[in-house]
Amino acid sequence: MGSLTEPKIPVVDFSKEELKSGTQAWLSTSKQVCSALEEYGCFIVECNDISLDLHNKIFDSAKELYDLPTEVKMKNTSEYPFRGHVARANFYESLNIEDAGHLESAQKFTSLMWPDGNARFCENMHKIASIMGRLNEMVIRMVFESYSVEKYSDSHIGSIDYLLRFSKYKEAKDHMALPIHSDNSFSTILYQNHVNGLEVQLKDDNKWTVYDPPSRSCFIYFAAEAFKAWSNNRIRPCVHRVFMNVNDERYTLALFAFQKGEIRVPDELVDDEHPLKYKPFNHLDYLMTHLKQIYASDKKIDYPIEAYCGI
Ligand SMILES: O=C(O)CCC(=O)C(=O)O
Ligand SMILES: [Fe+2]
Repeated sequence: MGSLTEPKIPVVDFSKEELKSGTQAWLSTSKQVCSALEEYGCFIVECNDISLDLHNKIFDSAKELYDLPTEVKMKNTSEYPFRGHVARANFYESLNIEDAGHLESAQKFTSLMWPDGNARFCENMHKIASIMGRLNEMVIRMVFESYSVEKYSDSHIGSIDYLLRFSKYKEAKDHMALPIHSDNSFSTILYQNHVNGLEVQLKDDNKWTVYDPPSRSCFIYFAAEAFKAWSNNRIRPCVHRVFMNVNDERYTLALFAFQKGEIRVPDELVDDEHPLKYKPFNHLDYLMTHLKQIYASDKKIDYPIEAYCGI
């Protein structure tokens, strides 16, 4: 007989003071992280890095950004489709900041939006991006160590190209605001205001679980398509969507991690039980091919990594 309880998004506690590489806390947290990503493709990160005051400041800054005139927001452009400034059917808008790991990118974006300066915005944005980047890098180290391939952690982390996306979902009850997809990044970490809407698929059963963060100091971590390929299918990419259920404005910040250059399955992750499933691939080429397809078809489509470099 199957279980009557529905699966829940695992919650992993990153707030322990002794969470340092090599400690018992680190090892047990790594185990939880790895099994959550293998089984569900996502988990909730509970940390104590965000006070209520910082939470409010971040989303006040996000609102201030979206309240700028459209012609100002449109100055944020990109060579990639669906980056820069994106507005869809008057209910979804996003602003994307490339190379978001560096303070200079926050400064450049801020002076593009506010030529007279906005130090508060720049500081808040850089603070949250740094917290999210640090968490992502801890997760990468934990997973690489769990698979005994920690010798690749430093070069992997050194080649991450971060994209920070501010999204705004207008009040639109009972509305599919972002269609079903898994991300084309390696991993994504997301922070939201008080309005829920993100739903994840924890199993291949078409059931949806709402992401309802237990506190303001929580993030959700998604494994994405490139993580699945790197792990030779051990890690499950998280399928998700945004369905708006309330008449309130939803703001989110997502930090997408891409790899500059080539991704290849570590030799250590190939054996009789796990024959090689992916050719080495260039992550940014995969991304560009995917985005061009979406652009051409004018709707969000899935482009699983198998279609690009599967064996
Ligand atoms: O804003 C959200 O909750 C999800 C955003 C998302 O899935 C994306 O931008 O790929
Ligand atoms: Fe997504």
